[in-house]
Amino acid sequence: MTGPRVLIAYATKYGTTKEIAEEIQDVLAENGIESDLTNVMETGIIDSYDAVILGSPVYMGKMLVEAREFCQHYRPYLKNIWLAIFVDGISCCNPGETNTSPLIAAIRDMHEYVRPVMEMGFSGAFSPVNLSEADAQIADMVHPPVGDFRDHEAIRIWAREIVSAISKHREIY
Ligand SMILES: Cc1cc2nc3c(=O)[nH]c(=O)nc-3n(C[C@H](O)[C@H](O)[C@H](O)COP(=O)(O)O)c2cc1C
Repeated sequence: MTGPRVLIAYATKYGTTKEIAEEIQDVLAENGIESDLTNVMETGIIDSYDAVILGSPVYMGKMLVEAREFCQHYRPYLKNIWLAIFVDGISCCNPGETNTSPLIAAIRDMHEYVRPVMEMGFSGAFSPVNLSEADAQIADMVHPPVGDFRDHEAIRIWAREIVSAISKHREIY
């Protein structure tokens, strides 16, 4: 019996989300589930996969455009594949602010196209260094909290929940 074929597809501007995706891949591997990791812009045919984990940062309240296009473009396949989506951002990282609902709302915007079995919002990271000009202008206006707010234990816990969910999803074997 072979294991499930799992794709982890991420969108990213500055690498934070890619690193979260890599952490999830590591936990899957530690639990015997191998996966392919790719940027959504380099994704080819996905109908050979049993499960897809999609990750995107949230910018201006939305998932990155290439992640949204991934959902739209692959909608016919994603309807039939076990799907989990995570997003990351810093709206939950101001002092005293832990509410991830605005992050999850960015996933819900995609429900017209896809209905993930699992959804998660993680705290992300923000640095004013090396921003694109457009992002720097926005950051100047909103003064986002600066730092790496990622909760690696939370990421690993969610990844283990994925392992458990995929393992229970017997049809994909
Ligand atoms: C211009 C700009 C807009 C952002 N908008 C949001 C937002 O609406 N909500 C949020 O939670 N985080 C927002 N962020 C923070 C990013 O989502 C966060 O830094 C994320 O972890 C970056 O991931 P990446 O490095 O993979 O692109 C914004 C950051 C920038 C620079």
